Amino acid sequence: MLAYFGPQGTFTEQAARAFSAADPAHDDLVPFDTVPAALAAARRGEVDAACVPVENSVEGAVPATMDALTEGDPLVAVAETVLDVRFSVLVRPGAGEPKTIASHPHALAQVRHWIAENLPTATAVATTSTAAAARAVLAGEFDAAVSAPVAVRHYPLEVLATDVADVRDAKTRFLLLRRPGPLPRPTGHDRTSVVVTATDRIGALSDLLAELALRRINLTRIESRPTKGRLGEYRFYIDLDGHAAEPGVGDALAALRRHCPDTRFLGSYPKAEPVLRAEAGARAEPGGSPAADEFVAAAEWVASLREGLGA
Ligand SMILES: O=C(O)C(=O)Cc1ccccc1
Repeated sequence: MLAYFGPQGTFTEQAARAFSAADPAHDDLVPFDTVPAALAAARRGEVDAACVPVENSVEGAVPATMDALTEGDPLVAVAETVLDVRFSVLVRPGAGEPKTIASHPHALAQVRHWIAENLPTATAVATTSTAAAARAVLAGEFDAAVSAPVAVRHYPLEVLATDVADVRDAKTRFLLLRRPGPLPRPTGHDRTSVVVTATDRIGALSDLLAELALRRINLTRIESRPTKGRLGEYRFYIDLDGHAAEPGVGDALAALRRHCPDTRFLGSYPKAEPVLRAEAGARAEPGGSPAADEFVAAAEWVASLREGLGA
């Protein structure tokens, strides 16, 4: 069973369907009304995994996901998928000009200009998800919903507009998370996610990032969120190229953990996007990502020194 951030008809449901198509073990999809609720079901073991949105190319990180990943028992990502995001505007059949338009904050942020131009008198209202907005329109609470195109299959609403987006080619990345267990096998095109808390001192963050740079590990994303403990104290969410099973990445994770004892591992999993030629080239070049062999050979050399077998 796979939990997803629902209700039925969210973008996250589409992402969950992509995960379940790739792995027949996930054929039973269960909607939860919030990201923390979907993750809590995975933590309790009620479902095998949970699918949640993590970031959007226009609006950035999904704060509910970031917070829910660091609060509570650990969960690790085992897969990611990226969806194109285009919106439909749904209304009750025969309704007049909408005075209120509801959606998930990430959706509203991506159609702000469209609303200003096409429904200038409408007030935007935030709902928990795009599909919750469609439901609320059906219930008469709001006049229009900014929804995923599939929502109209679940809710008997009329399509006022399709393909609505202020920014073309917007994409959202989703993670499939489960309780810690064996890691997915390295594919050579993986991502590792980790959360660290940098202490309040000069160079703290730079020291952490230096551990990656020293090992020629590419940082693909860094986001900060307050720890909620003290003003000025932050958690850093770091995505990097490579898999924890690779010696260089393992070495870097150990170094981060030395700097920051509450480092939380959020998984190593195959990257969704295709390998770009430039990236493939960079990996092969000297100074690109670390050659695993170099790390293994160096570790074996030290092991031989310790045993008095080398110099
Ligand atoms: O509300 C949804 O449908 C979601 O899955 C979250 C979301 C919102 C806006 C863009 C992409 C995902």
